[in-house]
Amino acid sequence: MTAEPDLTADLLVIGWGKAGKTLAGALARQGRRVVIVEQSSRMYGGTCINIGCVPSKSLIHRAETRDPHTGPDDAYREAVASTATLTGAMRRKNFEMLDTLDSVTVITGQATFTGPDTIEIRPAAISEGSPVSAEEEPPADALARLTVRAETIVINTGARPALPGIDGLHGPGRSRAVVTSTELLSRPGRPRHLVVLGGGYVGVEFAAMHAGYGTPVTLIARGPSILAREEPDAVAAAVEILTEAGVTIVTDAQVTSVQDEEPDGGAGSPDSGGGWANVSYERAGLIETVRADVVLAALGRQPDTAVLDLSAAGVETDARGAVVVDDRLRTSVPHVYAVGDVNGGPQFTYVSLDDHRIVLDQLTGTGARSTADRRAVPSTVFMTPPLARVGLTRAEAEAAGHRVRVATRRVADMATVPRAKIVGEPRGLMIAVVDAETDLILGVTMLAHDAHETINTVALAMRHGITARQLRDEIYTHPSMTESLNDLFANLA
Ligand SMILES: Cc1cc2nc3c(=O)[nH]c(=O)nc-3n(C[C@H](O)[C@H](O)[C@H](O)COP(=O)(O)OP(=O)(O)OC[C@H]3O[C@@H](n4cnc5c(N)ncnc54)[C@H](O)[C@@H]3O)c2cc1C
Ligand SMILES: NC(=O)c1ccc[n+]([C@@H]2O[C@H](COP(=O)([O-])OP(=O)(O)OC[C@H]3O[C@@H](n4cnc5c(N)ncnc54)[C@H](O)[C@@H]3O)[C@@H](O)[C@H]2O)c1
Repeated sequence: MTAEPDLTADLLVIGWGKAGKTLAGALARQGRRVVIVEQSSRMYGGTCINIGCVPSKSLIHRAETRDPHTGPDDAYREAVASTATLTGAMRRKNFEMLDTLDSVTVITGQATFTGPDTIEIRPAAISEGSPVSAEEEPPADALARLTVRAETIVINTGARPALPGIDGLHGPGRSRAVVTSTELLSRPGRPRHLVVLGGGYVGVEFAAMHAGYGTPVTLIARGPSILAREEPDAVAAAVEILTEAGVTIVTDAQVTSVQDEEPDGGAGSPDSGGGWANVSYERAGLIETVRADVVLAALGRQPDTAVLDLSAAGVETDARGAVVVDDRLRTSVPHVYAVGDVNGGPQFTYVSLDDHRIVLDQLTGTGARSTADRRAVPSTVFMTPPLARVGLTRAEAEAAGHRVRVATRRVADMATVPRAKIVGEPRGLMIAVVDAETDLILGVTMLAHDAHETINTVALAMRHGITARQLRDEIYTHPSMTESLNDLFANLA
């Protein structure tokens, strides 16, 4: 006979991600009994507001607008402090939004499945890459366990930084200079020389951010370019901008090791890290070394399923540890769903939010909504200026069999778009790829001031079948960056 659980619920959400918290609030407001479990009191609200989008964009914004009379160390320290105030307020608000609802029970602890509809919650164990901090390590006598049974379970545990098998990145031999984005965001000290491993979103954003505070940065990418999936011309322009800002970009380089210079710590730099390290990489058959006091591992994020013991519930995972889901986000166990980064889909907050719409529709609607409904989902790399894209690159469109018309425009040449000059950011370029037969927009890339906003107009047009000619001839406010669509779509060749 199975023991009675301590708590029962209609909905159990594991992890305070974007999808799960939104779903928890929506169902609780309909009177359903909801339990939400979050492993860390520092993570109410999830990755985005605590250790992801919000703090990183706050530090980038503060770098862009920093007072030139404030020294870089002070500017950085103040930016980290005001960012912590901002995220602290958001975390409290997130906690209250659920905790004040009568039918929600918030539990702080780490969830592990004990069966298909039951979990056990324990004080969180600290492990490499986990956002749980040492201050939260449970005292030995605090190992009380709580059990919960629920009709519907939603796994929303997110992802954690991947630390591949490079010497010095993890385990007992981990260099003291190595940090994840989570650790770097909370350190008040500005690095003296930052080495970034990885040329994806986190790598480029953190390189741009730290260069913005005057820190010399070296970014090491294993491929022939950074941001490998973006339009090559836009990447070339981005590389030029990053290089001018003080980022040295090394491509085609395989990092072989990160080793502390002084095994016992050395002098290091004030509160930025634990001493100097040598980062070695192989490039064109030669081993080269670069010295850094902080080494950011930005090598992707892997679904966080390790402690869930999904096998106890019969929930299947793939080779990357992602929970396998269908297009309604159902796992291999019918009443268990997986939403957000943990299901192996695109790792964006707005995709997690859309995951919530699909599950909500399963639980309270018609069940028709699915991931197949997603079209023209845009994305932005928040460098300065931002690089945003929606849809296909030219190469992808041609590979998919489209005959294309393409416009490539430098922002500086767009005489009818004075906004960029007004704000003093005339750098960048825009590329539009259009189907020559239908005039439908296949993709747009914008490296430009406010590109993260303007791209949403293009995405909306693509989703609703608005053609390139229509966007070209629309009325936009002046002076705005959206006006660039008049110019861009008038230059298709
Ligand atoms: C530095 C950085 C910058 C980013 N910037 C952007 C951006 O600008 N725009 C954007 O759209 N996306 C950005 N992202 C990605 C975005 O943050 C994620 O895609 C998004 O937060 C994923 O949310 P989620 O719903 O999967 O869950 P998360 O928000 O990751 O929440 C998962 C929660 O589960 C908890 N948890 C894990 N295991 C357990 C367990 N066993 N028991 C209980 N709780 C558990 C975790 O502590 C965490 O709070 C960024 C990511 C990073 C790292
Ligand atoms: N602005 C945003 O929307 C935003 C910002 C930050 C992060 N994110 C999300 O978070 C995710 C994770 O970001 P990320 O930058 O860590 O991952 P990423 O997948 O964007 O980039 C990882 C980089 O590391 C490289 N890499 C991976 N394994 C390697 C290895 N063994 N050796 C050398 N290089 C290796 C890859 O080639 C790639 O360049 C992103 O994919 C994105 O979805 C979004």
